[in-house]
Parts: sequence; C-alpha cells; structure tokens
Amino acid sequence: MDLDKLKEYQKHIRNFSIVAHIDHGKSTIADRILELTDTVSERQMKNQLLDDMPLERQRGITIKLNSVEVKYCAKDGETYFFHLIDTPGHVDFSYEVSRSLVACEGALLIVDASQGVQAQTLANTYLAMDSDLEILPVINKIDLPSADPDMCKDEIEEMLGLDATEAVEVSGKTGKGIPDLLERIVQDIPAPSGDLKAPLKALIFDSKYDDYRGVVLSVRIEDGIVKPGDKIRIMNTGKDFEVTEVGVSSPYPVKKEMLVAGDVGYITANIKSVRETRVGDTITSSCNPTATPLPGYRQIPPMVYSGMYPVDNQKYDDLKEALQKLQLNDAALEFEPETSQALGFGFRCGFLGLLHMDVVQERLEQEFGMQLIMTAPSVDYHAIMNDGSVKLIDNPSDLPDAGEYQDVQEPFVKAEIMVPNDFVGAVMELCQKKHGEFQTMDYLDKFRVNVIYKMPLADIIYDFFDDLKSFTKGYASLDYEIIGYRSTNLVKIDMLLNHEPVDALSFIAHNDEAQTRARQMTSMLKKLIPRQNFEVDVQGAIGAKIISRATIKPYRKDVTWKIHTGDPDRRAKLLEKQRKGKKRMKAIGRVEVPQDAFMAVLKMDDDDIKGK
Ligand SMILES: Nc1nc2c(ncn2[C@@H]2O[C@H](COP(=O)(O)OP(=O)(O)OP(=O)(O)O)[C@@H](O)[C@H]2O)c(=O)[nH]1
Repeated sequence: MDLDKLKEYQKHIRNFSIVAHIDHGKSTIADRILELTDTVSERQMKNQLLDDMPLERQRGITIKLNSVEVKYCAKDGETYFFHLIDTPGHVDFSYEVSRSLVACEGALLIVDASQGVQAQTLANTYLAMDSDLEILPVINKIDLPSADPDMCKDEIEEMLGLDATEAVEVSGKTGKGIPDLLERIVQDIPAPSGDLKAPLKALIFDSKYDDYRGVVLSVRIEDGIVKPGDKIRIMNTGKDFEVTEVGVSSPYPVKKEMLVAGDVGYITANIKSVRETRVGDTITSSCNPTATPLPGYRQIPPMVYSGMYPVDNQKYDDLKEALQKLQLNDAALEFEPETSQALGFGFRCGFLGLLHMDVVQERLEQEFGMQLIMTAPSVDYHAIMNDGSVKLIDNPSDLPDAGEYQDVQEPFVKAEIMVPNDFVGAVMELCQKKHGEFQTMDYLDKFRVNVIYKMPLADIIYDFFDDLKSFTKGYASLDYEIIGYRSTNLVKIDMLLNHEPVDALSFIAHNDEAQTRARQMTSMLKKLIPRQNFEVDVQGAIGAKIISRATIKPYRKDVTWKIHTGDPDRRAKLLEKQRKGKKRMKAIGRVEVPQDAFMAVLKMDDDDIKGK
C-alpha cells in the first residue's frame, strides 16, 4: 500500500452536508451536482434522486440522510472526491441532520432567495456551528421573480453572523451558478485530516438492513484503513465481524478496495442481528484496537408516544422484528412492549413528532407489510404521586385514579415563530387558543418578527404546525425546544363502550375543556364506529362520573343489497372490499372499532379549530 498515494487521495476528499429549512431546495441542488459531475447518466436521472425511499418520493420530502460520492474534475485539473450528504429539513428529523454533520468538515447552507432565513435555517446553522464545520452559504432559487439575494445576504449576516459577501448564488432549477458552487466546495471546505497509520477508528452514522447483505453500515473513517477480510470490532458491544465489502454510494453501491481515514462510505460484515450495532457506535480493528471510542451521539428523547398494535394478534413477533429492523435505519425510534386490554399485545413507541410517527407507520406498512392499529399520540406527562415520587405517564390510560396523585404536569416548550409583520395578529390568536403565554417579540428586520411563546408541547405537536401554515398563508416558520414541566390542571378522560372502559381510547385534557372534549369524542365515536347488530352505548367519564353519552343503534349492514343476483363477480368484489376494510378494525368485547376511532382525539382538535 502506497502511503503517499493515500495521503494525496485524502487531500482530495471533501465531506459536506447540505442543510436548509424545509423546501429551500437541498435535494434539487444535490440533483444538479450529480448531473453536472456525470455521477448518474441522463437515463438514470430523476428529480430528487437522493430521496430514494418510496415514501420520500410520494411525499416530496427528505426523511433520511443520504450520502453519495461524486467525482469532480476541478479547474485546477485535479479530480476531487465529494462525499455529499443530503439531509431532511423538517424539524422532526433534525436528529438526522446532526448525525450527518459529525461525518463532515463542511456544510452548504441553502437559503431560498425569495424566503430568506427561516427557523430551520437558524437551527441547522447552529448545529453546523456546534460541529465546528466550515459553512458555505448558498442562495438558491435566484430564477424566481420574487428572489432577493441581497436581502438574503443581509439576513445571513445579521441573523446567523456569517460572512455572506461571498455567498454563492444558484438556481437548482436551471443549474445556474452550480459550476461556481462546485469550485467553491473544493476551495472553501477543508480536506479531512486523519491518521492513515493509526488503528482503525470509524463512526457509524447510519445503518440499514438489507435482506441479502445483512446490516449495511454508513461510516466515517476517522483514522486508519478498512478493507474486505479485515476483522473489525464494534466497540460498544465488543462483537467481532469480518468485513465482506466496503464501498461508496454513487448513488448506487460501488465496491471499493478500501476505505481510508477521511472517507465516508459503507461497510458490510455479515452482521445479521440488528441488535449487534447501533448508530453512534465506533468500529475499530479486532487485532489492533484503538484505545478510546469516538464520542458517539446524544440520544434524543421522544416527544410523542403512541401504541402500535398488529391488527392480527398473531403478527406480534413480526411487528417486533420489523420495528427492530426499522430502528436500525431510524435511530430516533424507540419502542417497548405494551399490553392493552382492548388491543392485545403491541408496543409503546416514541417518536420525535407526528410526521415522524406517520413515517414510521407508513414504512412499517409499505416496507414490512404490517397492518397496524395506532392509538392517538400522547406526550409524556409527569404524575406527582402522594408520596412525592414522580411517575412518567406516556400512555394516558396509565394515569392512576384521582386521589392517588397530587398533581399531573405536562411538558412545556419555548416556541419561536418567525413571521412577516402582517401575520403577527393571526399568530398571536392561534397561540392564545393553544394555551400559549406570550413572552417577547423581536423585530428581525423591517418586515419580519420573531414571536416567542411558552406553550404546552401537546398543543404544539398535534396540529399547530398545519394551523400555523393556514393562519399565515405558509409564511411563518417554527422552531421549539422543551423547557420543563408545569402543572396545568389536567384530568384523564376514559371512554366506555357498553360500560366497559377502553384503555386505548383514554386521553388527558385540561380540566376546563374536559367536558367539551369528552362530548366531541363521544359524538366522533358514534360517527366512526359502524352500527353493530346490537345497541352500543358510548360514554365519556372522569373516574366514576359520566360526562358525555351517545348510543349507536343496531343495524346489520348489507353491502350487497344494491346488486342483482345475477352479478356474482361484483358481489364477490364488494364482499372482499368489506372484508379488507374490516382488517383495520379491532373487536373490543363484541364491538368492532375501526382505526379512525383510535385517532379521533386528533380529529377533535381539527374540528375545534375549524369550528372556531
Ligand atoms: N423556482 C425554483 N424552484 C426550486 C429551485 N430549487 C428547488 N426548487 C423547488 O422547490 C421545491 C423544494 O425543493 P427540494 O429540493 O425538494 O427541497 P428540500 O430542501 O430538499 O426539501 P426537504 O428535503 O423536504 O426539506 C421543489 O418543488 C423544487 O422543484 C430553484 O432554484 N428554483
């Protein structure tokens, strides 16, 4: 092995992430870079190429970080190896961003020229600064008539404290400015330093499960070299494996002879069990291990919890395996077994937000073929028990009976909302409605204001984001952080079907709204639960006190009544459709309850807003 050659190669590596506020154009710029460097052929090129997960393509958003190697022949005549990591913009996935930043020396900070600096631009810049990255500001969408690159530069300087005089102006859509951007990446982003002769030290920053190759680890090599045949050790578990393949994504897997200090690529090593590695772990050489592992990642605590149950109780083990495999690729997902009287055996899962929860549910259904019933999401409450101890309540049905605890507290956040002047009134109205307490309001420039509220996390999580968008015609952006727990006079409301409490339908609400919400929930359940062939009583209760009630009249639905007897095909199809629809139902006692009913708590909030 020629060390000088490897050192020369190392000098030609540029590792960088692309970060931005949601929709400012990261994936589009990544596409243009792939195109201009002939990384993908014209035939292979499709929009947002790095968003390769079916769900990302359906939703048009980036969910997962994605790394790719790009070879760029620069004006100085040398070939450079870019390891580019595209990251998600949505606040729920900022954990993906922070993970990818640790693998890089630089970050392209993309700012939409017509929108300027937004909440996630700020949040992501701080993450990049925390990782000591060289930040290269890039102003995108300069083709738009409303683009104002000078305003953007001022904002970048004033709000982010970065020098924007040299910011690159580009259009991801037309490709204008992208050649300059490539040159600037070579000049401004430092090459990695790392000791090629030291023992192997590599950080696992992502991983996924592949049916054929086992676990595929995305790694950043800090020191040393790794190649097929090497014996490696996962430092945190102490397990040893033999490397079967190393390579890079380009964006399709391309095998390499070796990965060296400074490289970003993948390793496979016949790792079959998903329990054997974790994102954030350090890999070293089994024969010549390094003394200390890399710092790894801080585990981010979930913000929302929901119960996840297989529709078919026999599928519990399949769900467990699917969750384990998914967790490999989604380190922020947490789960533990849970039993519900109503729904049977399932899992209590923790998510970073509702979008994250949706994504996990859809991935389990699409990628693992699971059929699931999810309960309404809940935040993590604190019950202060009579003896002073604190009980964590991530499932409303676990809240003890009144009398056993002194107080229930809920998580509060500091919410920062950036909004044009004209919408300040609308934002305040919305925040007030969501139990917000006004803190301060700072003028960012002549046109925009940063409004700060303290409010319950539960109110932010459910549908605040969508409401904020509709109240401000999409102009507001939001960032929030948890600041602690507070007492807010909360009570648990149980829902009863035929006088039996259904644990999976319990929810926690503010006392002053309890009655209204119980009534709404009761009428919602009346609407959602199909008529059965016997009468069903629906009731809402606080402890033994019934606060709302409704009755579902008996009725036997015959889906085939419209069809003449001579049309057996159509009849069979309709019956099949009815049977499929039923799959997403759970029999509780004798009552068939559809998935929608378990999410009705969320819908209640929607109606609340619409009915205002
Ligand atoms: N006019 C114009 N539109 C652009 C440009 N770049 C991106 N867009 C559009 O902006 C939208 C968002 O682009 P994406 O590349 O998906 O943005 P993103 O930042 O990757 O989004 P997330 O990953 O979901 O945060 C898409 O509809 C793009 O077509 C540009 O330079 N000009």
